[in-house]
Amino acid sequence: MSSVILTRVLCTYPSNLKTKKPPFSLLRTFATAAPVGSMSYQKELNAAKKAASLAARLCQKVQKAILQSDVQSKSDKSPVTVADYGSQAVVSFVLERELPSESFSLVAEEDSGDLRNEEAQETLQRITKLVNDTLASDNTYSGSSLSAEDVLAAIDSGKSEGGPHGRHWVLDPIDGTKGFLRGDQYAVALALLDEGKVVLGVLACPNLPSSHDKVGCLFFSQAGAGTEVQSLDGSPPVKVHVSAIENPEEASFFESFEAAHSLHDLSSRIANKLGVKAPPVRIDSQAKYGALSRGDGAIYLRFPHKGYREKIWDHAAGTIVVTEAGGVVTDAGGNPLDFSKGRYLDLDTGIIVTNPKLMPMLLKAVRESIDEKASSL
Ligand SMILES: Nc1ncnc2c1ncn2[C@@H]1O[C@H](COP(=O)(O)O)[C@@H](O)[C@H]1OP(=O)(O)O
Ligand SMILES: [Mg+2]
Ligand SMILES: [Mg+2]
Ligand SMILES: [Mg+2]
Repeated sequence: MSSVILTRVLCTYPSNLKTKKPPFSLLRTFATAAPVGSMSYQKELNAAKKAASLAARLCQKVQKAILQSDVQSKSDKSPVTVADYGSQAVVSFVLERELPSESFSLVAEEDSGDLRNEEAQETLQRITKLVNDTLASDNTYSGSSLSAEDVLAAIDSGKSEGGPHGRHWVLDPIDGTKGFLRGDQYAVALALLDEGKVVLGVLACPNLPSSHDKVGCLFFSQAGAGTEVQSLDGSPPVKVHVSAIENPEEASFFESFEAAHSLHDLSSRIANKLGVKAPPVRIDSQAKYGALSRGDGAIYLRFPHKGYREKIWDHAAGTIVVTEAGGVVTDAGGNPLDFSKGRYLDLDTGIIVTNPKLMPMLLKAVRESIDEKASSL
């Protein structure tokens, strides 16, 4: 990582959280045991970890050397980069290669539409090179070389609609593209749905400080087996747990860095009502779920502007990472998130995340604050 980016990362990840005694010291080391009394997805989890780690490697390379021509604008005005496409192609390739005997369905954010235009051919060549260089950096795939057409096809295997039946992978190849472009936080977020439920999740957060003064975390969870984190360069995993704070005055809360993504005035109203003393910690992407799963903060509040529809890939991996670490994720009405409805989440305004002790107080404060805001308009 360039020193410029590293400095910015450490600046934007609050020093009180960075230097706080890491929760790692409290935690027991990794056990590979399958979840008791439930199905094991160990093979799928291993494939997902490998896919997300390799995709993160591609993203890190691009973030160090992002070019003007690497960034395009999507029809909803959000940015997309060569790394978003490259990451999606790598994950799709690795999952299919590692799990050849399973039927493959992938619900992912990007599609190849814009890359098939005449003027995008140079960009497509750059993505193809990035994908091949990344695969070549892993011994298992050193013989694989994808053509531009293979890359387009790998991206487009993410067009599945998901739903309540069967197995579907859910991918955000870069969550927090705006953070990625700023040199800040972002995540590669990958989850597996089985019969409409999230059964495993992996969050690669290349700019999130990990233990032992390293940067880059890989969080992973399997239903019933807890959440673990290891550094992206492969240090041994440790179990994590959400904050046990019961007094909201001692809690700190996460929200989006981008004011366009979440109503900061509503979160501050809620925080005031709860008596939260610390200022909000604003970071991009599902890295917030990862940080919360290891107790860096106690609450995550997300209230998109009216009309915004939440997508399943923005919350599937983060949700299991937090719930398996002992946390609770609901919409503003207190309902669990339902990932079985296709590409979108169908929910009551907002998403809130905390530990089970704080949740009743938080829900009450959320309800009151929403009502107050509505009556003041
Ligand atoms: N107008 C918007 N409102 C809310 N979220 C958005 C909006 N536009 C994009 N997003 C998505 O919200 C998430 C970022 O949230 P955060 O603010 O917590 O980083 C990303 O998944 C981002 O997509 P993307 O995956 O393209 O970055
Ligand atoms: Mg996007
Ligand atoms: Mg996203
Ligand atoms: Mg994205």
